[in-house]
Amino acid sequence: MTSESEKDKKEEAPLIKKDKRKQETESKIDAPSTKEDMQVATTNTGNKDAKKKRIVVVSKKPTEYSKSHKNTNSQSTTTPTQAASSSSGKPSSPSSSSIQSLDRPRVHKKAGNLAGGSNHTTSTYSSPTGRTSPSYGSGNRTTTINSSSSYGSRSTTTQRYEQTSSYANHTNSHAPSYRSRHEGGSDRPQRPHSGGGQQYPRSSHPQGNNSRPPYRPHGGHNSSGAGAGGRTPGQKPAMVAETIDLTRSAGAAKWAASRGKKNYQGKGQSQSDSEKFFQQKRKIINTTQAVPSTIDIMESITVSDLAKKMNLKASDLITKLMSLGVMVTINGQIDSDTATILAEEYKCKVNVVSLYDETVIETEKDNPEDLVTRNPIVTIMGHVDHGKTKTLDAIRSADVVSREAGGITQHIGAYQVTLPSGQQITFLDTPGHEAFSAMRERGASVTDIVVLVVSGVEGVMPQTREAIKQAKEAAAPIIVAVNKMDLPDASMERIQQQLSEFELIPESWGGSTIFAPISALTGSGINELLEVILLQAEMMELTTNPKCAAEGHVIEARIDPGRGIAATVLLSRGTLHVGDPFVAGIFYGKIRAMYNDKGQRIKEAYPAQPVEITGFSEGTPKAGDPFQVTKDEAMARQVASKRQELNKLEEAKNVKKISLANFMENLSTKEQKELRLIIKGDVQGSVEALKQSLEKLSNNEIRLTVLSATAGAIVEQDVKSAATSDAIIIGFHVRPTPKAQLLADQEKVEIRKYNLIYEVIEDITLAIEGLLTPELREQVTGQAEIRKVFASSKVGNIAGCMIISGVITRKSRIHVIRDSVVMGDCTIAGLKREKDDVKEVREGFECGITLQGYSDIKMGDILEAYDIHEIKRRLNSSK
Ligand SMILES: Nc1nc2c(ncn2[C@@H]2O[C@H](COP(=O)(O)OP(=O)(O)OP(=O)(O)O)[C@@H](O)[C@H]2O)c(=O)[nH]1
Repeated sequence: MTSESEKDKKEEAPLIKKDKRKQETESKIDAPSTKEDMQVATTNTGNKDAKKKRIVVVSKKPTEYSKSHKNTNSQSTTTPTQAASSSSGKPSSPSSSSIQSLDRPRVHKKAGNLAGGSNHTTSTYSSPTGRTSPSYGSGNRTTTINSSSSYGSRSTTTQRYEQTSSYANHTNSHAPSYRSRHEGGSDRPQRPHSGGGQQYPRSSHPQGNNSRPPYRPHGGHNSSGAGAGGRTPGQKPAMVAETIDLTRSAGAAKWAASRGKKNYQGKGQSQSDSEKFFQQKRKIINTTQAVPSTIDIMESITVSDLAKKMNLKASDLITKLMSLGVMVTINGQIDSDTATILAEEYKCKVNVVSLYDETVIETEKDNPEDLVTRNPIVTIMGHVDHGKTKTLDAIRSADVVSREAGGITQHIGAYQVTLPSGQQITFLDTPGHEAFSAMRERGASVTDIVVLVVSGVEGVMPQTREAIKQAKEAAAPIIVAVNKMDLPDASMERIQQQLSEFELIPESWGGSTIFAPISALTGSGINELLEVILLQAEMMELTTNPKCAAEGHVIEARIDPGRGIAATVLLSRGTLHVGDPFVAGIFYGKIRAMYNDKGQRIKEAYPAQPVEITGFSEGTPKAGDPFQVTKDEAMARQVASKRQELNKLEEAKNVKKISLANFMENLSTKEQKELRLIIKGDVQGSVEALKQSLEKLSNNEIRLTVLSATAGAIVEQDVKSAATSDAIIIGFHVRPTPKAQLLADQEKVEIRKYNLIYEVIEDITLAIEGLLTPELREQVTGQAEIRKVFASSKVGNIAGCMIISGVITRKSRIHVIRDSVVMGDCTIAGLKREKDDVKEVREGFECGITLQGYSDIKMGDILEAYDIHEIKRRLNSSK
């Protein structure tokens, strides 16, 4: 203990002796932070004050969350030695707190995922299969822009310590043990002990030598240097220590009062000492609400909540944010990155805590001996009308099992085809890009192989290119099915030529892409197509572990009138049983019943076997949501509730980062109009597709916001949401419940019902066009030539005109044209024929015209009459 005290003493002594100026300088220098957390590059311009610091945040991967979280804590427990070394010129991570120190207001680049996350890769949900899904993208990380960290806290603490010591010598107040724990340096001035305890002699000098031994009820470690950042979980932050200071000062005042001024001064204290004491006390009171050195926040926080956490005024934070180029109101949300930078200005470190960990279900590792070959999963893509649906139909009729079962095929979003050889292929039954990208958006790379259907007549079209791009992004191999080969104009070679530009080189040309000529109409080439799919799958060596807990993805979800919520699930591994508890996206349940793609009830489902499940306890999951079986139902419930919580946070976040630049831009341009929609449909897949199609209608002037897009009937809650957010409800293949309709009538909420997707798009397009500001066009109605100008003292110059074309009316606007140049633009003040006021004068007649507020007219000028017409704008011309 003694040696430890001495060590502490040695370490702390130089710090305490530093003069205030030096301390201030030091307080800007932080202890080195964990390297992985951040890198700080310092550019020394030569001028100490002009030292600029560049802070580069290096994000953590999700899996590193727990580790990094721990690191943050341990990092804060920088020992005084480390802290001192950083100040003594050793390479450190100086992180300035001053605004000037920031080269640019923000240092994070956004990854642009659903989570609205930053470049932290952790803001994507990483499913246990290793695929990422942004659904619960709250992020899983600790952002450590090393702000005040240990050293900054330390010097602040030291400063406070000295202030305290000067009055502590005059007081007989109680010495709180908490403070002792935090400031237990051997240089510490003497301090009265708690009532009845040992009374230390008072020293006349604030920092005078005193023989009092260090007060360390909890062992020798001096944690003052670590500040709050060094506290272990559960310990009170530095802010609390400051509060204790106040207690001490109150105690000091009491003590002074009880002793009386005379008595107080009687110990050789001067009046100025007394003033000094009260000044000290004031200072301490001022620091009572000190900014804590560490705060914990979630992914986003309102300015007012952040201000509360930091013991600051929200208005101060708003001002500071403005100086950083972020415009936000008191109740506005800022994300954790912005909060981190902001807090750094006050030497406060931000720990981003996340619910994320609690939303992850650990998965079992595969034993290599458990791995077995699995069926390939295939998606059909291609341009409109190139025959995707027809191809799927032709494939389905090639299924021997369906044929045996009398051709009954349940529509469940995916189906399995069994070939005469007994081999099976799973097809996703939602051809096209929307389903594919909806799943990809949630990180579900469900497809092993993409079959690209290209019409042998039409060739490569825009959606062909889009499909190639999407397949490549998903790293799925492409098999080209050249369709409509029954038509005379179809040419395989032309298609191969066109596709070779996209690096899809046929095998016959030395490439690796399989081209299969088919006719979905006649069925020719379909069996061969299936064979090459199997060949491709064989090359891919697709394996799975059927022995572990089941996991996979939701392909489609819907409300079944008889069975409630039903979801089609495609397992990637494990075996699913009736009665298994599960989590699908943000919802949980217990498998009540399972059906295969033929509509037959089954008790078990295997990887790559599409299966429809029921037994959801609450909401409907979305296409692409991860599906996982859990240990028990309680765990499923808990994970689902955490995910919902996280989801709500994400939704509530709605972080609007308005930079000064775009704020000004918004001021100078017309405000963007917004059309809000709530979409309800029978099947989640079509609802998603509709959402995506509608959102694409947004343009610079009008934003189309889909507030929610879910499967199920239109219920009262939908109407309430629409009423509060001023939205229109779109019902696609679904109708409102009687109660919902009643409420909609009361609340004047519009519910539009549709059965065809193009009708929805057409209607919404028209609605958007109605919101577009009409274009104003001038239309010339007539021209008059000025033959003579009459000066009138009453009305100014009168133009004696001949109407040379069209008609001029009293309400016409006039361009005054001289030598083909428009000299003026005005209205008509008077129009006369002879001496009579008239409403209009037609071609070939003379008239007198006086112009409103305009008299610069000459003989030979042309007065061009025109009207302004509002032209309704079409959506495609408004982009
Ligand atoms: N002659 C001929 N016509 C075909 C063939 N395959 C499809 N068609 C026709 O092409 C048209 C479009 O076929 P679909 O299967 O609906 O095309 P799709 O790509 O699914 O179209 P979308 O669903 O609108 O994207 C239909 O009239 C089909 O009958 C084919 O092999 N030969």
